[in-house]
Amino acid sequence: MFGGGSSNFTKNLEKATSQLLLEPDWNAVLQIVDSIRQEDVQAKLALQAIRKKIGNENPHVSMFALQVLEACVKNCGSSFHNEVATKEFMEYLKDLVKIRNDPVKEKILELIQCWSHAFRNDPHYKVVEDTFHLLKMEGNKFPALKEADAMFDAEKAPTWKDGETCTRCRVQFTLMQRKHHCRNCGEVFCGKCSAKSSLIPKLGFEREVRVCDSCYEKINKKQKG
Ligand SMILES: O=P(O)(O)O[C@@H]1[C@H](O)[C@H](OP(=O)(O)O)[C@@H](O)[C@H](O)[C@H]1O
Ligand SMILES: [Zn+2]
Ligand SMILES: [Zn+2]
Repeated sequence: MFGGGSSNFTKNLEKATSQLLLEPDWNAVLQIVDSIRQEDVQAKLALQAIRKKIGNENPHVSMFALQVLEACVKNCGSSFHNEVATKEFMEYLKDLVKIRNDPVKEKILELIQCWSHAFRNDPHYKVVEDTFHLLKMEGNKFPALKEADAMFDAEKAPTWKDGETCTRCRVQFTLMQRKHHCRNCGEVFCGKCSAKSSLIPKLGFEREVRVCDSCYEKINKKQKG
């Protein structure tokens, strides 16, 4: 099902959704996000594989898969949003809410509420908001919207830009001068201009990720201020 580079994706998805995990394997989750961003694997195929894991009857596997889904929606940009915000996938989640118990049911409701908020300005993804209202009308109880989720806004989910020179210092990328991406703005930088890392609450990772110097200032100044 998967070609070369994206067998990495499969390996990391197995790791990130292993029933032996006691807590999320954030490294594997980050690798999954990167492989979708770098288009090592198509968003469509990636979602199909994640969906299979969500459907696993072991609630641990299903929960870890939902956390992978959450990280991908928050970090993989519109190519992934286009696969999630479809009638077909929303129907699938709606049906799961009917047949699964907590915590899987609760997590799905939390995600649909979060995405309905995040996609509120984008008519493209109206099916998500419609699903949220339908589930509400069916009497489902939604958890309070988490502050980090409220900060997540689909338009700002950083879609990685590409380029042959550093966005900040304009140095040309070569074999020795590697290209890197800032997880917060999605711009491309040299190692020197993206040497810092930071937590980015809105992106849902519970570990520091590479950010460019100006995003580092923005994120940490805000938190200091
Ligand atoms: O090192 P390479 O084989 O060139 O691959 C680069 C790394 O994977 C970078 O990850 P990083 O941003 O976490 O460094 C990524 O941002 C670039 O797009 C890739 O080209
Ligand atoms: Zn630079
Ligand atoms: Zn940045």
